[in-house]
Amino acid sequence: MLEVVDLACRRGDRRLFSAVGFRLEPGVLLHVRGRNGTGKTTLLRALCGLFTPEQGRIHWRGEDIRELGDEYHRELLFFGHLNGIKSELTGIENLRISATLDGDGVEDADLWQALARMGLDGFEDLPTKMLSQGQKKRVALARLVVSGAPLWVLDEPFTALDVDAVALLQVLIAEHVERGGLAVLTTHQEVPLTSGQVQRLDLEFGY
Ligand SMILES: Nc1ncnc2c1ncn2[C@@H]1O[C@H](COP(=O)(O)OP(=O)(O)OP(=O)(O)O)[C@@H](O)[C@H]1O
Repeated sequence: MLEVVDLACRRGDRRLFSAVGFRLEPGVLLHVRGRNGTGKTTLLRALCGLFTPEQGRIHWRGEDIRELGDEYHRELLFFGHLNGIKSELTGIENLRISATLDGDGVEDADLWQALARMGLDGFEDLPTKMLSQGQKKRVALARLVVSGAPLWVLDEPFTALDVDAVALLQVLIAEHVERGGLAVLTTHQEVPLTSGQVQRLDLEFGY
């Protein structure tokens, strides 16, 4: 369970938001909404321990994430704006590295299968600099197929994806939530996210 209490974040001399709080139970997705610049990415980075909030507490399974450290990071998958793909490496090499860093003990056959599921059959062995933007994003998203992390934090995961890839990502998120995972995501697109339970958090200027 993820619990956020009275969170406030500041960038420079500007307060982005304050008094943000929520509890997220297994099998529930939180959709963080708000206009450009309201602080959605900042909030997601704070949830991952990548940005220090001005005030407030973030607890995972009842313990402060700062105290949990790597124990928390092993249970977390963060998918940020930058897809983290190394352009000199192939799709399969990229996925092998990210799965290893995520701590997922995945067989090589599963990695190939994950890329195939992402529609990258025949492209696995190409340096990713030879792939389109959408294909690179598909390589990055293959992490979700092999991830065993209970908490997914996804920042604008739908951008640059075509209609088929959007549908596939919707399925991956829905499967994760339906098997008891937690997800926090931002998206400006109007897409149904899961047939399971969805909570919404609206960030506003001057919150
Ligand atoms: N590295 C930074 N240094 C200083 N200020 C920053 C930095 N990154 C973001 N900001 C400020 O913080 C505010 C919130 O940014 P953030 O990326 O969290 O917004 P967002 O809601 O995710 O926006 P978008 O919908 O455009 O992705 C922005 O208005 C910006 O001015």
